[in-house]
Amino acid sequence: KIYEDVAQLPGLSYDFVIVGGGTAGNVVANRISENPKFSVLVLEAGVSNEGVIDSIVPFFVEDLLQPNIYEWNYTTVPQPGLNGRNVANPRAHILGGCSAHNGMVYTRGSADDYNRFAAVTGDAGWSWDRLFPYFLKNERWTPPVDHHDTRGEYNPALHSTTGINSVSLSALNWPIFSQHVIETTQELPDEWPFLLDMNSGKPLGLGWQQSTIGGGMRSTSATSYLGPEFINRPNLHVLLHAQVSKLVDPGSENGKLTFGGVQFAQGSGGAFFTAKAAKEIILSAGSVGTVSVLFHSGIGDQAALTALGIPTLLNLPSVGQNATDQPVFHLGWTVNSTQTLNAITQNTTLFNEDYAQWNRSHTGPFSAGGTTHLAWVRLDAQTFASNNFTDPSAGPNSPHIEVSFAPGNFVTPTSSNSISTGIVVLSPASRGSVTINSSNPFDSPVIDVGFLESEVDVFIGREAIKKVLGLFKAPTWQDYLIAPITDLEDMSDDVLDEYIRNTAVSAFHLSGTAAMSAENAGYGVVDPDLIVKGASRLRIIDASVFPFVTSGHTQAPTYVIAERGADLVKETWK
Ligand SMILES: Cc1cc2nc3c(=O)[nH]c(=O)nc-3n(C[C@H](O)[C@H](O)[C@H](O)COP(=O)(O)OP(=O)(O)OC[C@H]3O[C@@H](n4cnc5c(N)ncnc54)[C@H](O)[C@@H]3O)c2cc1C
Repeated sequence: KIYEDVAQLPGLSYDFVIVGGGTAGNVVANRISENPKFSVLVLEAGVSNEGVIDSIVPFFVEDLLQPNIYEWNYTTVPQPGLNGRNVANPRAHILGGCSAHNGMVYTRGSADDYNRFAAVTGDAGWSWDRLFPYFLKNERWTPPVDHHDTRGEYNPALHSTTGINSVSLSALNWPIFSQHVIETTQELPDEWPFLLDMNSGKPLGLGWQQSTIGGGMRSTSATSYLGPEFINRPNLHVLLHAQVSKLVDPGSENGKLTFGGVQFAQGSGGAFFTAKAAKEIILSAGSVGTVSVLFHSGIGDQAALTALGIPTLLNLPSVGQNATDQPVFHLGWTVNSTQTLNAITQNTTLFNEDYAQWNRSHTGPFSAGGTTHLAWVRLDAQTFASNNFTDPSAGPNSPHIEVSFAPGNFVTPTSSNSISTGIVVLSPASRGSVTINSSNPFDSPVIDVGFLESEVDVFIGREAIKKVLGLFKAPTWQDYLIAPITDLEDMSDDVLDEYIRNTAVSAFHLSGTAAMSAENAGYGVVDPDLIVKGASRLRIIDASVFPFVTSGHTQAPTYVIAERGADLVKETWK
């Protein structure tokens, strides 16, 4: 059951307390509460997702990104690599976490990504082959809302129709644009080969986007893992508006630090309560929230904690380090077509018609987000070697660059019909940190994503621009494109670099701030079984444990880490 007020909670003693009802937290809550003997409490700082129309209608995703109550409204510190700009780093403040406000893109990443997880942790359980069944446990493949023939748009052998969270191809909302994108793969098959399915473990090529959408509505960890068939379990309680400030009641078990519970308040300045956890506390508060709770509980770099007057219970200098996010920047063109997103957003009549269609049948343009296709590009090894760079990717089947295609322009305001591509540097070498500068747990942490501090990241971005400019030279685009919004044709490398540094923003894939490492590694925050190093009965299950960001979007990897993480918990307490 979901509660809004602590006074309504039947009690404050549970077997498991999960901090954060986000993407990962709700998976873990669902899976642990499959055992009716385990009582589970989820404490979520944010608001209910119930009836939040911007989180239900896929097309309204952009509205969620404005500062609002569904957001923690974080911004990074000024980024030297972005010529001193600071950029928004949204994190969800709503049940379902980022799955309830993200771009819904469903990409698993490459097999190499997970094989690298396995290699650095020394645990083959994190390899692609061993995780693959968890992707299937998570995914419920769903037909697109227009029920068009999807043969040739994905590979059914890679998908599951029996998992929990809906994934689908979109309806064919933008046929003219889509035709040009697909014809590119026929006209330039060497540079831009067609890719039947980007979730095979070898994402190289250009294909149709898959999204966490079912029946024309966003599918989130709240709508799926806490769906009606689960949330009525008597042993599963969720409390909203409950921000955990710190772990409390420290103790020791076999020489390891333990905590008896967590302290939380329903809103800053409200009374504090303690929820007790007889078996485990699981931190699933995301790459920012989890780190913040650790620091305020005295787990982190001793010198930094002492400087803030926080007594250190566990000196773990890696907490908050290794923060990794992917920079994205955009290229746009005005086009000779009215079949664009701009045509809808700038025409009230059309907007109202399309919204009415969605309300009637959950079909039409509002049943999907803005992007239609994604391309995944790998630079050859020689390119890195001849420029004295080390290849930062996970392996030979991993892309360095993602190019997303949208029949609209999200970034540069233009009243004309336009299209755009988003270019993502997928495996950045740059690292940042999430730290705190106050002993008040309700103050915002300090987020530094370290964007473009490593020259190789700028180099990859620059190579990507050249490739994308080449893509739009394919014959199919010639009568369709009118002009670039910013003309980068034949520009020097310096000009391209400045374009990247002046326009890149976050792809919102912050991860790695409480990274897993091998059992005996001298760095890292959690062991391969996701238990905090030096602690007992305290686990972290969310995107903060990624040792490296995956070469794609991060929600499917987070789901899969949560599915396996839940199994690790169940294994401990079986
Ligand atoms: C705007 C945006 C767009 C994105 N688009 C995509 C996309 O299209 N595809 C994709 O694959 N990935 C996307 N991502 C990334 C992906 O959604 C995240 O990496 C992933 O969902 C993170 O999951 P998580 O469980 O680690 O954290 P979250 O889902 O953020 O969950 C953390 C939860 O903990 C709560 N919390 C935090 N602190 C506390 C506390 N102290 N006490 C109690 N509760 C707390 C938060 O409110 C939140 O609900 C996007 C992310 C963002 C922000």
